[in-house]
Amino acid sequence: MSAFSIEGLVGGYGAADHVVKGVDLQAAPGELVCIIGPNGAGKSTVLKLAAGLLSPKAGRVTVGETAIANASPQAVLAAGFVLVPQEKNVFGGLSVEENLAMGTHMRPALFKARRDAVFDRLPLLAARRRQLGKTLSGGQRQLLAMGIALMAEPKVLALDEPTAGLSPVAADGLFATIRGLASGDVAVVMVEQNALEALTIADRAYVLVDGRVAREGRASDIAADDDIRRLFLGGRKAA
Ligand SMILES: Nc1ncnc2c1ncn2[C@@H]1O[C@H](COP(=O)(O)OP(=O)(O)OP(=O)(O)O)[C@@H](O)[C@H]1O
Repeated sequence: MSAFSIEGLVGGYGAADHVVKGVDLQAAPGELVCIIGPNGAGKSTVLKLAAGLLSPKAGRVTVGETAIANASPQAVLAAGFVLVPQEKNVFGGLSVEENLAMGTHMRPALFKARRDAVFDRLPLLAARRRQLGKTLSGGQRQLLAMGIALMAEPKVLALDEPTAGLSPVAADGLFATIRGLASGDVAVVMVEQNALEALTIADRAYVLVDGRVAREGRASDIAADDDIRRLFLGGRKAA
């Protein structure tokens, strides 16, 4: 059974309420799925609709057996879905450790054990535990944002353009970490602008064009497809 499933998702913003025009997507436990496509295709909007930040006009979003579309933020979290937004995803005036505490602020008794588990997975955060969020580099900040999300022990971790604004070296490091997060019963669904790089670490990919899935399949197959590279990815060869 899929950890995460989107069926017939339609929605958008106010008057522009059909940005996403009927999207189906699945992610199995342990799978890393990426959503790529041209600017403005609706990739980030899919994640916002799934997370309940926007109300879908139609469709079903489930984590395991639990439907989350239009659910409250608490219900989405309880179902095991956490979205790491592209921006404003850490508290600059708080230390790394205090930021992680925000991930369990509803259940503070869980803090220490979960913090230690996050430090095991993301050791850089342990080394910088007392450093303020605003003094971290872009890549370190993204790691912290993922750490906050992991404090909730999600079954589905959704990442909205995690490498945006990072240097190629920092992006490569972050991609390697993200690859490691998709394991066991945790699925990762990642929207990425760095499409070719994302395809090298993802298991499967969805190519979104104008609010619809134009292509889906194994990431390696999509990376090797000349039409996909020419049409959406600028014709560059995958690394
Ligand atoms: N807050 C908003 N209000 C109204 N329209 C919006 C809003 N945010 C995005 N849109 C529109 O929705 C469409 C899809 O945007 P979205 O951010 O989902 O695309 P994307 O595929 O993630 O693009 P990019 O790769 O450029 O980030 C675009 O036409 C965009 O202008």
